[in-house]
Amino acid sequence: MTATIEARQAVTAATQPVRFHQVGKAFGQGRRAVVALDQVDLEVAVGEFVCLVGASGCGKTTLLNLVAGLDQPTAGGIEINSSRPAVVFQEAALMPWLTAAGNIELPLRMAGVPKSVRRTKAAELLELVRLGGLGDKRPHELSGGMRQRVALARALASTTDHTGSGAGKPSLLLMDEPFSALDAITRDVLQGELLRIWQATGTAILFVTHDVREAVRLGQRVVLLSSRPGRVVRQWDVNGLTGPAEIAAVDEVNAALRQVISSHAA
Ligand SMILES: Nc1ncnc2c1ncn2[C@@H]1O[C@H](COP(=O)(O)OP(=O)(O)OP(=O)(O)O)[C@@H](O)[C@H]1O
Repeated sequence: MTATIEARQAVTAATQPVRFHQVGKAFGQGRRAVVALDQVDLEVAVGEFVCLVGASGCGKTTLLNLVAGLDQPTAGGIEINSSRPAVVFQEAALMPWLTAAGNIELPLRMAGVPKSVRRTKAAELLELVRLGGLGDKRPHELSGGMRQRVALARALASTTDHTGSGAGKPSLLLMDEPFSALDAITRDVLQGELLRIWQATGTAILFVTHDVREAVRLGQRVVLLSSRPGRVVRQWDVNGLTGPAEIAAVDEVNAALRQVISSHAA
């Protein structure tokens, strides 16, 4: 049986790449305001893999955008203690005129990393995502799964320590349904690859998905958001579950998700 985390003991805040305190986010003002998030308390520990699930429109992407600094909360506060968080989206969003290696090097170039270091780093990351030897391919020459591998390598390049202000801080990857546009077999392969890469790099990951099975397979912890406005309603420790325990966890989280959706619809 899975353990529901009622009150998660905070490690010291300084060790957490991201920490939300009563975060709220509203779009617009007055009666027409859309409250996307309300009183969200959430933290991710160094190297932790956290999956976020919830009904469509409950604010998952909004939450990631706040962590990424793409938007600002309208209530509460967010502490970020990581090197620059990097986002992997559903679509790889690569620069079509750059090669795979060039795309991976881009954040390093923007961080002022010298050319020879960039080259070496890009080659290492290409090996890590099992695209060694394909660095000179352009995005249109790669499959959807390969493009997502490049996007993952680029995100790792972006969030890894460099000479800039993020040096020495823990890394944080934000992933917004990164595999949902892929076919089932490719998705399964990339889930396994992501686990391998997570273990190899020790980066913390905050991963948004609609797929509870994916969340339980990948995450150490699954966090359920309520329907809009999104709040953390329940969390499960799913670390290392396999076999019947994993299946039971999927059923339990799915039942809670269905409850959240139906209570909102009522
Ligand atoms: N820029 C914006 N302006 C106005 N409303 C917005 C904006 N961005 C998001 N919203 C609203 O905030 C709510 C949360 O959106 P968000 O995209 O974060 O949900 P989500 O959980 O990621 O959805 P999905 O699972 O369908 O991708 C939605 O009602 C959405 O319409």
